Amino acid sequence: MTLESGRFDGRTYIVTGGGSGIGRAIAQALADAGARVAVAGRTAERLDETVALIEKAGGEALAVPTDVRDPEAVDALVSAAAERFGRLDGLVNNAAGNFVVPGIDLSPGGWRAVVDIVLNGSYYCTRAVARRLREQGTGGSVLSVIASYAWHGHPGTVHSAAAKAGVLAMTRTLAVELAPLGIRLNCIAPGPTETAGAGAALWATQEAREEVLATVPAGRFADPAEIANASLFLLGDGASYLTGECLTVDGGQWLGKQVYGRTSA
Ligand SMILES: CCCCC/C=C/C(=O)SCCNC(=O)CCNC(=O)[C@H](O)C(C)(C)COP(=O)(O)OP(=O)(O)OC[C@H]1O[C@@H](n2cnc3c(N)ncnc32)[C@H](O)[C@@H]1OP(=O)(O)O
Ligand SMILES: NC(=O)C1=CN([C@@H]2O[C@H](COP(=O)(O)OP(=O)(O)OC[C@H]3O[C@@H](n4cnc5c(N)ncnc54)[C@H](OP(=O)(O)O)[C@@H]3O)[C@@H](O)[C@H]2O)C=CC1
Repeated sequence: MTLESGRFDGRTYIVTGGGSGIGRAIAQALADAGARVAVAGRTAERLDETVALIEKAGGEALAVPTDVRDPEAVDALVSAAAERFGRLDGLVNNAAGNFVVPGIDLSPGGWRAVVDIVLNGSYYCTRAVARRLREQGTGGSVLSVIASYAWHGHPGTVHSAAAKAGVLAMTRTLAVELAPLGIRLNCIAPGPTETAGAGAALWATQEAREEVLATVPAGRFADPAEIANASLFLLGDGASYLTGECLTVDGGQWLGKQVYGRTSA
């Protein structure tokens, strides 16, 4: 199952939140396509597991424990990846935090935690990687994992919706600024995807899972590999003239609001 993503032989990508879920699936897919991958996140053991999976499959990977909220740690991550693999070709901003709480009850600390990880972390990583690419004089590509509530909003996740909207605006802005350097930036907006992190944060009970499923016209959760497959298309040469865009991969969820009750087949 591949889109027109091409091979990634000899290229190097950083994947934040690469120790679990969608980030791990993207890291594995990149490695399967020939890339070297540096995975970053706060929990070293999870990153080590991703590296072990990639190496077992014959790929090359590096674990760099990093909190993306710390700009100095992010600079060190970029240096570590470039030093180990000799060059950089891109970045996947995938790290995130989330929990459901009415905005009126959210504490300043809760707002800051999510906005710092999702928006500030994505900016620090993008800035550090773009500087490295400019230094190399090579161009490259950045993919940020957002969610469709970046544009339609979503009650219960005001911190995440606002932060993802910020990442979309960052992507569109920097796509224009960095195009002359050959750096492309795009977003992907997955629909509900079967991962332990999202399950715990957003649909922890069977009832909540069923409520979510009822909103998806395709009638199922995405597999992380389906998000990874579309991510490789956006990162790779098949998308060489595509920048500042967002690809929604959600089984029709956000378009599927039905005013007259269920009218689907
Ligand atoms: C179509 C479907 C769309 C879905 C789109 C998006 C999905 C996802 O993003 S799934 C990703 C889910 N994965 C995770 O959330 C994993 C990482 N998460 C975390 O690490 C934590 O949940 C974190 C975001 C809270 C950050 O951890 P940490 O920095 O350790 O933060 P603290 O535990 O110290 O808490 C900081 C701050 O946040 C308040 N808080 C934490 N949890 C909740 C909660 N469930 N409800 C309300 N408030 C919460 C906590 O109280 C702290 O605030 P202060 O007390 O004001 O300091
Ligand atoms: N699953 C879904 O239904 C959807 C997911 N998404 C997006 O997909 C992406 C992946 O989510 P998913 O795989 O489901 O969830 P996970 O919880 O598995 O992934 C989140 C990752 O982010 C890492 N992370 C969290 N905070 C930090 C931090 N401060 N610094 C570095 N890394 C951090 C976590 O690792 P650690 O805790 O070890 O740091 C974890 O590996 C996220 O951007 C999410 O918003 C979007 C739409 C739907």
